[in-house]
Amino acid sequence: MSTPLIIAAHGTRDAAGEAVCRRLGERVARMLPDARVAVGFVELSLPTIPDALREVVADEPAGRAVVVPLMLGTGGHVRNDIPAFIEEALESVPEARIDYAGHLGADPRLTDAVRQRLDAALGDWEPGEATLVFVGRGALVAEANADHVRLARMHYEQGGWGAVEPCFIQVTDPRLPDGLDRAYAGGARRIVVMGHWLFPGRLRQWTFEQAEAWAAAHPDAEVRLAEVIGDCDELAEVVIDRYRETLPDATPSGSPAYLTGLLLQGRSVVVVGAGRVSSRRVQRLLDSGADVTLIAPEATPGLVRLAEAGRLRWQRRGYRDGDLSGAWYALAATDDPRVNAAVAAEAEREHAFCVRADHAPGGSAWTAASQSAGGVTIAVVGNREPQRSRAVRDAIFAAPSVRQAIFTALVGQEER
Ligand SMILES: C[C@@]1(CC(=O)O)C2=NC(=C\c3[nH]c(c(CCC(=O)O)c3CC(=O)O)Cc3[nH]c(c(CC(=O)O)c3CCC(=O)O)/C=C3\N/C(=C\2)[C@@H](CCC(=O)O)[C@]3(C)CC(=O)O)/[C@H]1CCC(=O)O
Ligand SMILES: NC(=O)c1ccc[n+]([C@@H]2O[C@H](COP(=O)([O-])OP(=O)(O)OC[C@H]3O[C@@H](n4cnc5c(N)ncnc54)[C@H](O)[C@@H]3O)[C@@H](O)[C@H]2O)c1
Repeated sequence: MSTPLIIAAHGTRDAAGEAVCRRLGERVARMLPDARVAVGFVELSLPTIPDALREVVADEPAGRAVVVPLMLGTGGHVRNDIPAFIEEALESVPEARIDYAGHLGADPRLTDAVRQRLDAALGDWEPGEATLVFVGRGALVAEANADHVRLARMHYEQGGWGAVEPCFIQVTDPRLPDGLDRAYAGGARRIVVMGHWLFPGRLRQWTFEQAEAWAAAHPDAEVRLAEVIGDCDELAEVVIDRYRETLPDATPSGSPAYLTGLLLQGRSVVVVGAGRVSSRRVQRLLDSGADVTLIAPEATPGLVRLAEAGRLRWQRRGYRDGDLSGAWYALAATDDPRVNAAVAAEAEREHAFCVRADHAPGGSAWTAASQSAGGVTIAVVGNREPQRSRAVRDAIFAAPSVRQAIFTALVGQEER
């Protein structure tokens, strides 16, 4: 069994909202069959987070658990309340190890889920002829509010909306009626209101009520309401990612990588993604004689040139399962975490080592900061601190004693 996962949810007075939240917990549990999964609540619903923690930790011989805050932003619950609940649980189980994961954040999967809800609300409207009034919770933490405004901007640019007005339901300005007034003053007559909430509850209810009241007072404008994110695979996947990132055993921090020199001459290496990271790494793979297949719909000019010169094979398309067949080594370096995860999963099945560029613990190999000279390759691997590894490599290389060791040995060989 793996480390138990406690999902720290907000809690609600709304029975339907609580049920949706519990269904999400069940979905995560189905997707993580090896781990015990429980939901604990900050307030309004039961069990409390300390109770949920005490219960699972008591049953666990190793006394471990990971707490994932089921929260979109970094308000007071994430910063203060949930850590305090963990401390409270630890008072009765002081020998336990309870790790606290990051909040959900602006993960592309959640942005996708939001976009699906927005598309459903738009119906027969084109986004370009509509204004999105995007409602956040509002918090006392400026950063959390700023994150909401940033996300609104992302939806504006990626969704092709006529305009987007970020606003808040509580705590801070502009409030939802202000957001609607601003949209109206800007000429909007087709308005989609979305409350950026995870589950149904009072926030959703207030959003709907305020939007409907505003619409009744503005008969020349039409307002459509988008649903909350709710219980869906995208949300469950992000929860599981936060859990895995935090698992004490999943990060190799405790045990160093086993550094080896791969002899790749003539061996198949599959590189998925052809952006900045792949460009940096492919030349080195070619230098080592690897037989490189590049899979990506778009490639940097440098990689296009290598393909045109016949130095590598470029499959100009998205990754498909099966692409790693026969590969000895793979690089997952697209800008889509789902694709990188799928490449890493196929590599795992194929027993090929794979570097995952966006989330290193999700792969089985890491790229060293390396440099070759005089037939010696110096390679440094740290614990996800590439700049430090690069600096260590450069310092080693610059050291006169190192140069002397490399070149004296070389001269010695030439004389023999
Ligand atoms: C050494 C080097 C070799 C090479 O790449 O050739 C290398 N990364 C380099 C540069 C670099 N990496 C990053 C930036 C942007 C940083 C910024 O802007 O602040 C830059 C700078 C740039 O791009 O200029 C970001 C980054 N890196 C990783 C993650 C994901 C994660 O940690 O989960 C993210 C966040 C991605 C995101 O934000 O999503 C992960 C890894 N990077 C590694 C190697 C592996 C072992 C690291 C170690 O030893 O500790 C490891 C663990 C796995 C792997 O990918 O192999 C090369 C410098 C060598 C040289 O200069 O010669
Ligand atoms: N490990 C590192 O050293 C490091 C350094 C910087 C960034 N990163 C991370 O690595 C990832 C890639 O960064 P980048 O700067 O190279 O990105 P990029 O945007 O320059 O390139 C992304 C590439 O992925 C391709 N792609 C997108 N969807 C694909 C699919 N379905 N199948 C195949 N290819 C697909 C695109 O066509 C493009 O070639 C990012 O997630 C970034 O956060 C890692």
